[in-house]
Amino acid sequence: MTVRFITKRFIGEYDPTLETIYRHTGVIDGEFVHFEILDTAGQEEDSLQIEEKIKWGDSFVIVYSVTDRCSFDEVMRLCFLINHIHSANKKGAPEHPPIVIVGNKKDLQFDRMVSTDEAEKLSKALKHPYFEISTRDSYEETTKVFNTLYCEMQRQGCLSPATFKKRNASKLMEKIPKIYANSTLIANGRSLSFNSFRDFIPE
Ligand SMILES: Nc1nc2c(ncn2[C@@H]2O[C@H](COP(=O)(O)OP(=O)(O)OP(=O)(O)O)[C@@H](O)[C@H]2O)c(=O)[nH]1
Repeated sequence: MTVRFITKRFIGEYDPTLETIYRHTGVIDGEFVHFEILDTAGQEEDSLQIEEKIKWGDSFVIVYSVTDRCSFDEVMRLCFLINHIHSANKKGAPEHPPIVIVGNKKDLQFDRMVSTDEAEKLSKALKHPYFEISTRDSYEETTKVFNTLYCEMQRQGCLSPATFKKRNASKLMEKIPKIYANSTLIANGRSLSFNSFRDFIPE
């Protein structure tokens, strides 16, 4: 989903263990917006690692697959974890960071295990925007998710300088490879003009 957002292309083949921070500049309502997106692989070895990654983020997209009930069951737990960790950590920022819930793979209607109705009820109860999308079929739907997240950040005042936080350069976060998606001069010598994630293996 992140790669679709920043490259406009759907790359079906990839390494699911890949964890990357993508730096990407987009345009929203005529303004340049710099995104820094940690695309997690969900392979955290312990709860401290999850906590560190959650602390790093200012806002969150929680993605499940409509074809996978277990991934949907994780949504509520992740929301609580994010809210808990951020309310314990921040001063001057809203108590709960912006979160958008996304049900992906809606094109796989015959494999669906989670109904739209059920997901909408959960998102209403948790008070977070909800989108059902197909990353495979629609670039626009993917963009809408990130644009909504940005608007939520604006609405909650998360983009004012007073709420900017100094990120701790932790060993864990430093180890995650970084990709500069818009730059032709890329720090590690790679660009995002790849056809498959096989072309693109981080150190
Ligand atoms: N049919 C379909 N397949 C998709 C869609 N989005 C992703 N996929 C496929 O689903 C797999 C996982 O895609 P990712 O976008 O990497 O999602 P992820 O959250 O990293 O998934 P996991 O690795 O399973 O945790 C890949 O094989 C993709 O090709 C979609 O909208 N429709």
